[in-house]
Amino acid sequence: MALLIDGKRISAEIKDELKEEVAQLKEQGITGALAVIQVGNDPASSVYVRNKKRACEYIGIDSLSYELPEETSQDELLALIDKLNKEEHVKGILVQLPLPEGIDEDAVIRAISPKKDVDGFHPENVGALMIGQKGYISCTPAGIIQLLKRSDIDIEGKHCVIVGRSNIVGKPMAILMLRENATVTVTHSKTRNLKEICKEADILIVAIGKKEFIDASYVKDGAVVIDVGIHRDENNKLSGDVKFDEVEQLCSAITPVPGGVGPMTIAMLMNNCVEAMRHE
Ligand SMILES: Nc1nc2c(c(=O)[nH]1)N[C@@H](CN(C=O)c1ccc(C(=O)N[C@@H](CCC(=O)O)C(=O)O)cc1)CN2
Repeated sequence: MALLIDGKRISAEIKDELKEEVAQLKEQGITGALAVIQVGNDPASSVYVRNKKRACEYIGIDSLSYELPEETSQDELLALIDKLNKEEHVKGILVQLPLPEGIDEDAVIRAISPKKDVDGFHPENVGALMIGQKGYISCTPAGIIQLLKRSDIDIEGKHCVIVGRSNIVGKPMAILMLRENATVTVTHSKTRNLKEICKEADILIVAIGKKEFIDASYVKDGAVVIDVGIHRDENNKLSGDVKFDEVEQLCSAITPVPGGVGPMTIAMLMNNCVEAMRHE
């Protein structure tokens, strides 16, 4: 039987640790707020934003919510970010992605002060990660490292194959796995012999954005499989990029969807917010 890597439990454990730390910081007079900006009303984004605000409340960080209409201009959004960059009590700023068409995501990310970029998307933080310096790390890949470590899964010396090369998951994931001394292969939609490469993975991390794309024929016996995908069907049922029922039969450990990687994204966001408070 494959080990079910329980992201819900591990994220709750991390949030409990952070709650204690926030209480200690408060005793030293250190407080802070996370500013959460959503433009438009994409239903999935609204769920994630609500969960981020709930997590702030749980661990004891203030949250400031900015729900802007779909037709908000890039200049208006940049002006709000500029204002929040200057507000002392605001320790973290995040703009929920994706943004409506017509707003340049890169320009928005660059406008957030790197010191308040708790998503870890700013080029300064991405660059720091590349060269092993301090900075905020993108929450989903950081969460996957925690899932592996807290499930006692060894990374060092393992062949890790990552399917997907996004700036938010695939690329930072590769750097983090290298940092843990894995041997890393990054694959993508144009990779030849994808199946053969995936079959060589000791740890297979799938973030390709295609519903149930990875079936048992892509997975080596005993591999660890991490599914980053989230797809919602017409009945609101969630599934991932991996055919869970097939793959769990032959792998040694697997993340479910829901309840695997997703909750870790929010736990690691909270971790970055607490780090921002510590840097007072
Ligand atoms: N500014 C950001 N935008 C986006 C990020 C991000 O890290 N920062 N990542 C994703 C969405 N995301 C966080 O914002 C996110 C995705 C999924 C989950 C999660 O808990 N999923 C649950 C299912 C929840 C549901 O849909 O009912 C699970 O997998 O169990 C949290 C956060 C893109 N945008």
